[in-house]
Amino acid sequence: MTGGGAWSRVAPEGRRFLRGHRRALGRLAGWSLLESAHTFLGGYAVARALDDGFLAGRTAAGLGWLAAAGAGALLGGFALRGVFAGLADLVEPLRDGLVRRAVRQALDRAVADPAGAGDTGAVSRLTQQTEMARDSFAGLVLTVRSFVFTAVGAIVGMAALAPVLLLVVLPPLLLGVAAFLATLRPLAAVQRRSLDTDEALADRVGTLAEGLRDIAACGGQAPARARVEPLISAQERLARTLAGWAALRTLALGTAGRLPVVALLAATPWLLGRGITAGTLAGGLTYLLQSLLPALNSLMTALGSAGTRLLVVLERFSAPVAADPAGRGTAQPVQPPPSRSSNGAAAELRGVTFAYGPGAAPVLDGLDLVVRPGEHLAVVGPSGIGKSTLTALLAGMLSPDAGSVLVAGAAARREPGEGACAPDPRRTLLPQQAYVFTGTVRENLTHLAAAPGAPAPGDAEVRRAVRALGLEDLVAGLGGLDGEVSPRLLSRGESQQLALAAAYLSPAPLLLLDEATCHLDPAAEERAERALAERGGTLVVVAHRVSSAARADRVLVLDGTRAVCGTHEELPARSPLYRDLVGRWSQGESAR
Ligand SMILES: Nc1ncnc2c1ncn2[C@@H]1O[C@H](COP(=O)(O)OP(=O)(O)OP(=O)(O)O)[C@@H](O)[C@H]1O
Repeated sequence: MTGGGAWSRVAPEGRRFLRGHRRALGRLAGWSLLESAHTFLGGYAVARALDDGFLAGRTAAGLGWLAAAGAGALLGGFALRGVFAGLADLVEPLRDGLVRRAVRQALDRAVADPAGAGDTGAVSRLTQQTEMARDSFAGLVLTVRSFVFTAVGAIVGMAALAPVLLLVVLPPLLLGVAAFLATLRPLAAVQRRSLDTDEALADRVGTLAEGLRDIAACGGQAPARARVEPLISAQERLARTLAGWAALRTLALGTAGRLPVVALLAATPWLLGRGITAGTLAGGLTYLLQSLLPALNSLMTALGSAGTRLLVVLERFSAPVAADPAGRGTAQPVQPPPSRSSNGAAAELRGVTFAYGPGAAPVLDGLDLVVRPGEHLAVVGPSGIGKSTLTALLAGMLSPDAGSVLVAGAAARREPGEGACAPDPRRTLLPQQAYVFTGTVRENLTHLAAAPGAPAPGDAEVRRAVRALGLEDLVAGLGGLDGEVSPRLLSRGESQQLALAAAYLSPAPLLLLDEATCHLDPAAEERAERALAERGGTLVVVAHRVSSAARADRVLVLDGTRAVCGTHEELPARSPLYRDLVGRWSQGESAR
């Protein structure tokens, strides 16, 4: 999402809010007009005090004009008191509205995803973010209003003294302001991404912290680190970009704030030659130094900090309910390398029995299976039969109670002391919930390729993966390989497609897909599976459609604790369950 996108989402609601509070705005404008009068008097009185008073030898008249300027300052103070009183009528309704919105969003999310972890951002929106919005909005109203009415007073004053002053002062002033305004949107976009990353990081660290004991006990430090490191580097990169834009903004501020004064001083001989008096020059300088430039400085500071912050926070309140608010999906990072010799099979289960707990019935019982190198194996079976358990055993996340699980000839699960923390390039597991993170498209596609010793895939290779999976439009829509990915703005299918492309680029010879294509339509699923099968290496797919099983070289049917393995063609004769599945699928196909 760009700053422009955020602006177009927030602007209509902002206009509606301001239209609904016309009276409060009118009151503020009324008080602010007094500030214009104060500004006007400031420069004008100085000019008159010099020209008609002190320089003309009429000291009393000069003092009189200065007293008028002093009275103007009192008027300004009085006006400010009224402004603050009126400000609350505008700011408090905004805060109340945001609190109502935050509660509604949290309820919507809870209804949309009752099984999910809830809306983890709601507390932040209800407390910190509403207060941020209120303070930023109040600061912004104060400074924008002050700048507008001060500028009116100063410009009218200069025009009244000598219009030629405007010719000298306005061009550098407008140039600086325009340069400053041009930095606002990109700055807002970066700040938004930074906030996104910050929230995702907090969420991810929070999730990991809950399981710290288990992570340490299972030797899962490396995968845990791999889940947070991309976010930390993304945050680092965003901080650098933010600093770059801030430097540009400072340059613009310098141009708008200092150049008009320099221009006026440099043009003094020319102005004096055109009959401009010393008093008029002093008046012009007073407008610049005492009114316009301080107001401009406050405006730019407020727009650059409070303005972009306000835009970012408001955009969060107007965001639709995200399917996966925190991008909580996980891909298991690759595990440590094999240390024993291979027996030729890509993966093998020998008499594997596994139960979740000592008293529980086994999910797998004496299962034998050999997955050949380069084979495409589909695993099917009813819900809860043990398909994910099988992939978790192959991924080394679980240990069998009896028998052994081998990947590339070595135990799938390495024990502590076997380099538990080192990455294992043998396999990559893609679960149903796709892992995408705030970062560039390139980072999302290549993070599984970061195994030690494996060269990072170049852009040509990444583009080949994008083409192989048919993701050209998705990647183009995200802004190309350098485009930023916001997990919450992706559909589940799009997240899965990015995760599949990452798996495609992973150097692991064994890919385990546990319903990793379930949010894709059949055509996209077919394209992804074919691409992954043709990528080389071995592919084990937990299939949720028979069409997916039909594409595989062999199909493993899990049925109770029995398992039958064969080709799609021969299985109906051997497995009643598979016959049923194929029968129902064929009926569905012919009904189309
Ligand atoms: N962490 C766990 N603790 C206890 N039981 C579990 C755990 N994970 C899975 N089970 C149980 O083990 C059995 C097999 O689960 P598994 O997730 O492997 O099935 P599945 O075939 O992948 O199901 P689905 O198709 O619905 O994803 C189920 O009865 C499930 O309830």
